[in-house]
Amino acid sequence: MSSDSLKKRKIAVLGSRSVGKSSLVVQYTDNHFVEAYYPTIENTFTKGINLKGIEYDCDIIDTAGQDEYSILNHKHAIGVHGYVLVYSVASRASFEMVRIVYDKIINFCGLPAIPCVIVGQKRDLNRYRQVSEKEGQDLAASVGSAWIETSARNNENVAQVFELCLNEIEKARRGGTAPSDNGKCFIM
Ligand SMILES: Nc1nc2c(ncn2[C@@H]2O[C@H](COP(=O)(O)OP(=O)(O)OP(=O)(O)O)[C@@H](O)[C@H]2O)c(=O)[nH]1
Repeated sequence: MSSDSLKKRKIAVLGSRSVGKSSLVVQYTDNHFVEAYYPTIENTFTKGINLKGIEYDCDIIDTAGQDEYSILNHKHAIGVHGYVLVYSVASRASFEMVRIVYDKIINFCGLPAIPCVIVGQKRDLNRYRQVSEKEGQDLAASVGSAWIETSARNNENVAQVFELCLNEIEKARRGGTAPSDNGKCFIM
């Protein structure tokens, strides 16, 4: 494998409908917030991310919202190095969906864990909060992932999401438990 391909990383953003996945990605890649709601089918964005002095060329896949009946699209697992799993702090149902989606990925990949950051989005809606910070942290601790709360509207902690995800990916690669670059996920 060339050193260039070693620095290419693919990140998939998953979660319930309308939790702000697209807003998070668009705020990060294009630096603006979209007030209107346009349901996503699928979009891929490219962005260079610098982590500890190393520049990574990242594809960020913004996916359609999932529900408990959605079947994990193989395109969102094969060749994907890390996951951003998003819920809205103002929606308990979307928080519960994170665990469901996480388990679907684990089952698909056949790995004990995946590089992942769990994101509590829309933290500006604090007065409508249905999920506490502690619940978010506890879920992340239970699956060994990173966790952060964000507001795409206020551009709060948005870049950190993707840096944390890249950090989780690199940690897994060093530990030899990362999903493979292509083909089905496996333990390296
Ligand atoms: N208050 C607030 N609203 C937000 C935030 N992020 C997104 N929204 C709003 O939430 C709605 C849905 O946002 P999207 O980014 O389209 O959500 P999505 O998860 O990509 O939706 P799907 O494509 O259906 O999966 C839009 O009206 C956004 O303006 C946020 O941080 N705070």
